[in-house]
Amino acid sequence: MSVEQSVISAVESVIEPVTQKSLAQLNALTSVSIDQSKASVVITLGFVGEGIKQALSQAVWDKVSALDGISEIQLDIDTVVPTGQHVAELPHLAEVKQVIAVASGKGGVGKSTTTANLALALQAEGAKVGILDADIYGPSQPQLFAVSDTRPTAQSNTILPIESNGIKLMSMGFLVTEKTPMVWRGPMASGAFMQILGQTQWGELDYLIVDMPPGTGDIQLTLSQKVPLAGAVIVTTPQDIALLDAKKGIEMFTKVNVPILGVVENMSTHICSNCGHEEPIFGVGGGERISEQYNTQLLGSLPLSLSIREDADSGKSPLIKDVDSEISQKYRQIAQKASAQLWLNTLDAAQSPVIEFSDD
Ligand SMILES: Nc1ncnc2c1ncn2[C@@H]1O[C@H](COP(=O)(O)OP(=O)(O)OP(=O)(O)O)[C@@H](O)[C@H]1O
Repeated sequence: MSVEQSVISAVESVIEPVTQKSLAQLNALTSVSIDQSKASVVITLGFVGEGIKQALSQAVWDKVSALDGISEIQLDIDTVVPTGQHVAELPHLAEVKQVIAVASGKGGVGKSTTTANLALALQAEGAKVGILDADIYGPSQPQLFAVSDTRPTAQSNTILPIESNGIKLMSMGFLVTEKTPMVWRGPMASGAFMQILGQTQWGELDYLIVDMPPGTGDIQLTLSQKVPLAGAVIVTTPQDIALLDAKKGIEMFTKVNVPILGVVENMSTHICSNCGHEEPIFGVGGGERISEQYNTQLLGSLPLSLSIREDADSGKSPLIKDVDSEISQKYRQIAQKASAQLWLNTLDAAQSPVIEFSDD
């Protein structure tokens, strides 16, 4: 075997830490070249994983440096988020690569807080991100990003999203004021939503996250059919009643062929701010159980934490304060897993056999 071939098989045998698949399975090795005893290697990942690059580099280094004839390695790890399918009638989404829904069957489980923190976590992992707040019953993204008093500007026939902490933001909340909330009827709500989605100049984004209205009624079904969703993240709390509604959410997306990227279990345990005692007041293992039942994954669990609530209320996500804090790391792992799942889905789709029927 030539030195080049042995470097290729060493690199391809490395296991990528988020997907737990080899670089060969992920088809992630882009190039290898050898100049005397120096190997130059380029790996291309299809998800944002700034936080795992060091571990991946180390794993490549461990394998390649063990080979005879190699004393130096130049390693580049690139990210190219694959582009999902889009509907042609939405030209302003042309530069948006993936649209992800964040949904919950039940209200009040922390879907909007998770959306905001997931967006900021994807950004911390290296992505360009936007949020479309479609929660007609209680649009809370303006508050979560402390831009409630701001209004987006119109430019010819389009709307420029508000930008806060690097995230492009549009919300149904910008159409109403706190003093004059609007009571949306189904068709009116989905009409206004499609107008916002279609007329906002999103520009280049890796991920556009849609904060869906809670529930699984007609409005939610219409939105999940009309938006070119690449996948959905389901947020739930661990108690039975919320899990029951989360299942309805999973089933709704499955019905309209939107893949579930995974489940986020929010408020999974309570940590006492005084003594640090941890207690699973809403039960144990609920998120894990429905993930198994529906053949998806638990993306992560967040504790019921005073700081998450206070940060949400004051428009300062933990990821705005410190991208490396313990809570931020939990959201970043969720972001890595969800974006990696989108990549795996794209790889699977590319590898599926195409069955052609001939006329004769
Ligand atoms: N992990 C958590 N720990 C403590 N408080 C939380 C946590 N997640 C969310 N909250 C708080 O719970 C409340 C509801 O959260 P949020 O608005 O995100 O829920 P939601 O599911 O989007 O609600 P809605 O159904 O109204 O859209 C907020 O006050 C938020 O700050």
